[in-house]
Amino acid sequence: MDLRVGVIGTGAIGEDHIRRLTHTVTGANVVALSDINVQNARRIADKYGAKFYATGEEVIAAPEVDAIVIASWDPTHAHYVLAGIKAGKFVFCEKPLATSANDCKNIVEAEIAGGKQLVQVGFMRRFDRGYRQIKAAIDSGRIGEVLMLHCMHRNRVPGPKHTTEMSIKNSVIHEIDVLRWLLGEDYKTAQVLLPKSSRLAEDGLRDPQIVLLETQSGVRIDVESFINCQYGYDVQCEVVGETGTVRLPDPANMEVRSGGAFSYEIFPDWSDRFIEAYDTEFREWVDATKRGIVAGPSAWDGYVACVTADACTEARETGAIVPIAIPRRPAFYKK
Ligand SMILES: NC(=O)C1=CN([C@@H]2O[C@H](COP(=O)(O)OP(=O)(O)OC[C@H]3O[C@@H](n4cnc5c(N)ncnc54)[C@H](O)[C@@H]3O)[C@@H](O)[C@H]2O)C=CC1
Ligand SMILES: O=C1[C@H](O)[C@H](O)[C@@H](O)[C@H](O)[C@H]1O
Repeated sequence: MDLRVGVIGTGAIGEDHIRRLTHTVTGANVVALSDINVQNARRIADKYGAKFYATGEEVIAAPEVDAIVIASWDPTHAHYVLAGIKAGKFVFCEKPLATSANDCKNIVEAEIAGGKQLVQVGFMRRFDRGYRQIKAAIDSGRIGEVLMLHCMHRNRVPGPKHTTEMSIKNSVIHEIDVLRWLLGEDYKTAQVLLPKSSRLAEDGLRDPQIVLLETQSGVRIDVESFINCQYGYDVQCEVVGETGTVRLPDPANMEVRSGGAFSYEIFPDWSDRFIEAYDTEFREWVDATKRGIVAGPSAWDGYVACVTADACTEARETGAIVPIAIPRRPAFYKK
């Protein structure tokens, strides 16, 4: 029996997920969708043979829907996740889980009260082949104890209405999650440095930013966030250990030799750069959901990421090195 999925938010990634659930991933199909952009949602409903509903709440309540994908704007996530939990349906929520640690905490408490894990968060870098290779190298001891990580997260241009705060809560939240997954430990402190801002930044936008994190065992991490780099979508990660280093491979892409020059194409955005990771993420989500379990990043992971992002925001605003108070993981969320 195919997993019958309802999608809330049919914008850029919402339609991309509908496409992959329809044409790439087996064992699922999109039966319902909703978006406040009604015209576009109806177009997509017709294109993929799904039923259009006027509200996300109706998608969640629809008897023909087994599981929900939330791909609407960040501030709407908590409301729909809580409604999905209340309806007893599995929920895939695009990152971030919510825009405040308190809303994430409410989701964790609701899931625990319901007695069953239902929520997975869209931290898709855990499903990327390159990051999984890095994790295998670390876990095997191939580079010794990890000492430092140097990361870059560059967007070619910012999304609409991008703010200084979103550079961390919406963008660097990927590194916050994937690095704690790579290292198997949480963070201890956060510091944020503000270099000279690009003259191309929107008025008032601080871009780039440098996030400095320290883990509980003393590993030091620097993450450059540059959301308006102009040249391409460029994500880098180097892990430095006692006896060696491991680096995220650049994705395979076209090499061009022309006019006496050689160039290597850089993807313009996340959709192509991580296409394989998204496909793996949804293949594994559909498989786990049909088995009645959450196997990917949990609501607890979403909560910890948001607590850490909040500390980074405080660090940027105060200039201080901010301690990160991560609560003890409830037994409900096994590692
Ligand atoms: N995992 C990843 O790498 C990525 C994750 N995302 C996340 O996916 C979400 C959507 O991002 P994009 O597709 O880039 O944005 P988008 O703006 O293209 O699409 C968002 C859609 O949500 C709709 N929407 C807003 N409020 C709504 C509501 N209350 N009910 C139903 N629909 C509503 C909008 O009309 C819009 O069509 C964001 O949370 C973003 O953080 C986005 C890009 C990559
Ligand atoms: O989730 C995403 C994308 O994956 C990009 O990496 C971010 O920079 C973007 O801001 C965010 O929406």
